[in-house]
Amino acid sequence: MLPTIPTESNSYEECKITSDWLKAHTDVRPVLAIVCGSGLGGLAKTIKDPVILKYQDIPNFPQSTVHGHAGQLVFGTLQGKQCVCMQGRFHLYEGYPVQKEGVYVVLGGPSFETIAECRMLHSMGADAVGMSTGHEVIVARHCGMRCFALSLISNQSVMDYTSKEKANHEEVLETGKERAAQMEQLVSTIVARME
Ligand SMILES: O=P(O)(O)O[C@@H]1C[C@H](O)[C@@H](CO)O1
Ligand SMILES: Nc1nc2[nH]cnc2c(=O)[nH]1
Repeated sequence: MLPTIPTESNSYEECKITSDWLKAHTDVRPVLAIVCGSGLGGLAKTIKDPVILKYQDIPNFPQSTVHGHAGQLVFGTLQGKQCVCMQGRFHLYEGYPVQKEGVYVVLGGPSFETIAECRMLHSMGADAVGMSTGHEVIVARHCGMRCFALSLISNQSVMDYTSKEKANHEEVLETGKERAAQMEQLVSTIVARME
């Protein structure tokens, strides 16, 4: 039987379960990750003190369906560096989505979009809409600064004329409060890892 292929990217919670499981199954903390293509999985055999984890045993992990792809992660040391090799990759042609990219549209604010505006933006390919980060990045880039921006998706755009929902600042603040600890953790981890 063919494995189930996810059509959507995993949520943060699902990825965390995967990551916790992996950390509990190996002490290796890779500084390098190598994806081995068809017939190139041999590199993983040169890894010292390998810890081999099969994709099928890893929670929320996709499955390799291509002949010649072993379908396992090999953690260990390569040339003295802690690394992980993917023996088997995931392809668009197997039905796996490419990394989900979204289009962030920035508007002037301070009002939220009308239903008509949300529909128009959606039909133009927008996935998220904001009124701050885009402007900030434009100014920062103009000043020559390198930028990395994170935007928390805090509320759903209302697209339905029969809906009683309305985007509002209270909901934005509420979501911000709910996710504050994760955002703080994420930002401080990024800062700690910056060269
Ligand atoms: O952090 P920002 O200011 O982008 O958060 C959003 C944009 C508006 O200021 C406000 C709308 O509720 O929240
Ligand atoms: N433009 C816009 N900015 C936001 N910031 C947070 N939520 C929203 C929203 O729904 N629209």
